[in-house]
Amino acid sequence: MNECKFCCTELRDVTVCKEGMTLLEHINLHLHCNEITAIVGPNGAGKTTLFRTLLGEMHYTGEIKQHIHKNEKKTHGPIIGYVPQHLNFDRTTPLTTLDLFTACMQKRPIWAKMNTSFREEVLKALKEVKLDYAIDRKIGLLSGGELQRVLLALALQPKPDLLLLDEPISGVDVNGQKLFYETVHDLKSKYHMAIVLITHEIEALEHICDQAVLLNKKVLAIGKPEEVREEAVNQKQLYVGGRIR
Ligand SMILES: Nc1ncnc2c1ncn2[C@@H]1O[C@H](COP(=O)(O)OP(=O)(O)OP(=O)(O)O)[C@@H](O)[C@H]1O
Repeated sequence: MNECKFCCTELRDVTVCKEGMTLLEHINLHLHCNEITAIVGPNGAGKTTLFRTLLGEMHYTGEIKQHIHKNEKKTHGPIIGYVPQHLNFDRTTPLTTLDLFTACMQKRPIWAKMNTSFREEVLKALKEVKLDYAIDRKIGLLSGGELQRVLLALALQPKPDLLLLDEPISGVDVNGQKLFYETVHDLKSKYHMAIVLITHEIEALEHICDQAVLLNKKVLAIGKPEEVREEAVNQKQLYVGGRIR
């Protein structure tokens, strides 16, 4: 595979096997900086496995190359941000959004007195996802969409080179989905990061995605989102409205 100028992460012939089963087979993929890539495919296609592989949680053969561009003087490897499908927690917890940031970002107990600059830092992070009003709200009282935006704000600390979103707004109402993806779209242009999202709703996201990948253990199609959707429908590989179309 050729080197590519704006490639952030490159998978070369990546294969993942677990318990005698092949979960991913010969994956070749470029994830570009300043682009949003949608991963689509039926249930059990290996989409989450692909993310877990990128996160270093799965053993694989082949190569995953993280490119650092010449003008970036980095002394560390690429930073990966991750937003899961949902967060499982006790909804009656008294924890606030600020407490959650404190627990995740500060190396001290959340009951210890924090300095005011940390609160300012969290406010800034929440502003980026249009959620600064929720800094002192209990996380159990946040709506599904708000909670996902809190997780997005956390995934941006520190700013990642690669941002992975695993069906981050499934079960969120239409307005919440719109707001989430508008924010993601803004982040792409602002920070030049490579964003990869898993979705079963490619039709609704085509306008913000630069490329789409149809996955079912192998890469079955790759290209413009509308072309990949068409291919997915032809190959009966895509769920539309809860059924294969
Ligand atoms: N650690 C593991 N050990 C064994 N099998 C696994 C493991 N992780 C995933 N699998 C299997 O790999 C296949 C792909 O799973 P994966 O969760 O990646 O699919 P997916 O495309 O994300 O599915 P969905 O759309 O339903 O979320 C499934 O058959 C799953 O049971």
